[in-house]
Amino acid sequence: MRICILGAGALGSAIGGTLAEAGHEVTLVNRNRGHVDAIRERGLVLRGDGHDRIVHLAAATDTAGMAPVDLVLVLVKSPDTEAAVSAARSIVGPDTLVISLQNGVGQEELLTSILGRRHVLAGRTYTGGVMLGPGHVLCGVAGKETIIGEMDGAVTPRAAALAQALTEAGLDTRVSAEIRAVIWDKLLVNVATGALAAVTGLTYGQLYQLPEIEETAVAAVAEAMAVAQACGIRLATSDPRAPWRKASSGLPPEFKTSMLQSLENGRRTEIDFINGAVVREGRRMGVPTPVNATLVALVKGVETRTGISARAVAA
Ligand SMILES: NC(=O)C1=CN([C@@H]2O[C@H](COP(=O)(O)OP(=O)(O)OC[C@H]3O[C@@H](n4cnc5c(N)ncnc54)[C@H](OP(=O)(O)O)[C@@H]3O)[C@@H](O)[C@H]2O)C=CC1
Ligand SMILES: CC(C)(CO)C(=O)C(=O)O
Repeated sequence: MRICILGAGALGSAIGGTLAEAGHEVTLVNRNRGHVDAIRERGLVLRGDGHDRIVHLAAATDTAGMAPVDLVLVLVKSPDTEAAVSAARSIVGPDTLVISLQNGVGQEELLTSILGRRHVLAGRTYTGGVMLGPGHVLCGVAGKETIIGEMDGAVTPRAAALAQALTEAGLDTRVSAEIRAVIWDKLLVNVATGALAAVTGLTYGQLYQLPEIEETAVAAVAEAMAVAQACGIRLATSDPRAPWRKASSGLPPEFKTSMLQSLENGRRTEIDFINGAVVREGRRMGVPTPVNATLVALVKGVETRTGISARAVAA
């Protein structure tokens, strides 16, 4: 398959590198020239199980001049989705599939509004990646699940064929007929650890040592579950501690959540798409969400203190 990873940072590079290793024709697109140049010069260095390995694949700072591909995986951070996808329209041919594996809610609706419904599948992933330096990522792909599905719940041949091809290439993927529930199941995992890791600056190894953090995480997840229930979403679990446990399972102790990585890199977080989405939906359904509202306030406070919000407004 010809695959473009749109926004190949921490996770996109890990997934793109894995698919390229299996023989797919992958292009990593990332606006950061340093990352792209390093990959072009030395290859992409993937760290897994404590060892580095090199994968040679194409990299570019944008999609200009690229021919249409079979698959686009959207992996920019959520605030960048609209601009990135709008600029990449030329690589979406008549049969191109576009899937967001981003966290949070609302991505598929945005992709559909830009590209039209027939190109868009939904997806979420439990794989992980950490940017270690230009051209160098920690790869948490092996053994972690990715789930895709049609927005209307139909199990189509195109979704089944794609899941099989991705699984054969090392990205363990299955099709779900209940993709809305899949999106919320993943949202619960991010509600559990994203904001708490971001405001404390703790790696998973450190975060999971503190009972106070665990209780706050479980309270935030319980609120999100009540909101999901009010929206008629059938979640995979009714135990609010399960998403907390799932968030870190299979990832190394030095792993940092993508929200913490955003703050460390001076980038806006996805708080409005994660805990913020819980607060918005809770308000709409009349379900109180004080813990999530507090986490939103804390992350926005850090964004303001570090000047991230001001830079985003100016941009
Ligand atoms: N990291 C992880 O382990 C996981 C992440 N996710 C989700 O995956 C998504 C990506 O996360 P992550 O990989 O951590 O994020 P990163 O910030 O590491 O990667 C995104 C990259 O896209 C680049 N980018 C932004 N806009 C454009 C554009 N228009 N054209 C080209 N490149 C662009 C960014 O550049 P710049 O640096 O300049 O902003 C950045 O380098 C998020 O939605 C996240 O929630 C899901 C599961 C796990
Ligand atoms: C890796 C994982 C699943 C949990 O932290 C994640 O989605 C993130 O960090 O954003």
